[in-house]
Amino acid sequence: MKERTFVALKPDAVKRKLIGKIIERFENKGFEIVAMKMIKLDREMAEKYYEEHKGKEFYERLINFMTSGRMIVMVVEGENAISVVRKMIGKTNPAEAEPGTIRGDFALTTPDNIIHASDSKESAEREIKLFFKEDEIFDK
Ligand SMILES: Nc1ncnc2c1ncn2[C@@H]1O[C@H](COP(=O)(O)OP(=O)(O)OP(=O)(O)O)[C@@H](O)[C@H]1O
Repeated sequence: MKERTFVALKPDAVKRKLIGKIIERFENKGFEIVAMKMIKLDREMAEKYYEEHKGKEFYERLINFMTSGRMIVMVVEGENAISVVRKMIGKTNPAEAEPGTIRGDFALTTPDNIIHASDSKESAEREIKLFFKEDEIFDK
């Protein structure tokens, strides 16, 4: 089933100049990038985005990291995009992510684990809406 997922290249990916290498993997796999832009999260947006982690031991570090620099956000489209992209990015903790996955190949620690991708249809819809207006997403 053709579907859309939301992907963010986190501040460490931009700082380390990995944007091209990561996008290349999605294009090589056969996905279409139907929306993309550069953003910088402010504290309010980061807190809204990571609401579920409020109160956790790593929350402050996570918010500081996510607001530390610019990011790339995109909408990736293709067959089973949500589950396939999650597989391609690898486990949340890069030390446990398999080699061959994006986190397995490019990261070693959290919260600076390079990339985020939606983990369900509901979160994909929510996250795409949070970052893109309808007319910023292109079908053709
Ligand atoms: N134990 C931890 N210590 C530090 N940072 C963490 C830890 N666990 C998660 N994080 C950070 O919070 C983010 C969100 O965690 P979550 O458990 O939702 O994982 P995820 O769904 O793989 O991540 P993301 O939402 O970024 O794709 C992680 O990607 C990572 O940057």
